[in-house]
Amino acid sequence: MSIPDWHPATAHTGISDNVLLDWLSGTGSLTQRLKAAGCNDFRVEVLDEQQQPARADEAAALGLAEGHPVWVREVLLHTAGAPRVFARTVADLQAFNAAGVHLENLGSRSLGELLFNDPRIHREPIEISRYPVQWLPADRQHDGCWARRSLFVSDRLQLLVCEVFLPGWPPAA
Ligand SMILES: C=C(O[C@@H]1C=C(C(=O)O)C=C[C@H]1O)C(=O)O
Repeated sequence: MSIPDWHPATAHTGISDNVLLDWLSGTGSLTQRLKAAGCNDFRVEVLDEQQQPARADEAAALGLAEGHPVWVREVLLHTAGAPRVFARTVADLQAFNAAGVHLENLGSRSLGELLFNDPRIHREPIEISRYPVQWLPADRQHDGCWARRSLFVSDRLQLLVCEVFLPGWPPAA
């Protein structure tokens, strides 16, 4: 059972693939970038939205105790005919309810559209790591996939968004 080893994207020396590094460290909307790469063939497949105990790495990033109840959304981002990215978003359930934000009503709309269209929300620095295979959906368990994560923060809420680049990357547009 592997665990992630999050490091600032700027400090990571283990990646020689410049295309991958560019996708991992880009601070703009991944949704927008995927749409462009896939000639606008883009969709969000929601796999799961539910309350779960925070994992240790998530709890540390969010300033919570491990096991604290968090709201989790897991999706596959499809473009150019295939799933390219697995994304897992985590937020503190109590803060979430108190803020009156209804991310649970997002459905198959992209969270990126919401996050990047709200001027009150900013993105904190990106960290990258290999992603533990056992945390990928059962039918997408590939070893050694690169992932990135960052916090999206407003005065009311913080969301931890983690994106895992699946094999077959990048899409040939
Ligand atoms: C953060 C973004 O939103 C993307 C959309 C997500 C969703 O709808 O659940 C999750 C993570 C992201 O890959 C983005 O577009 O950069």
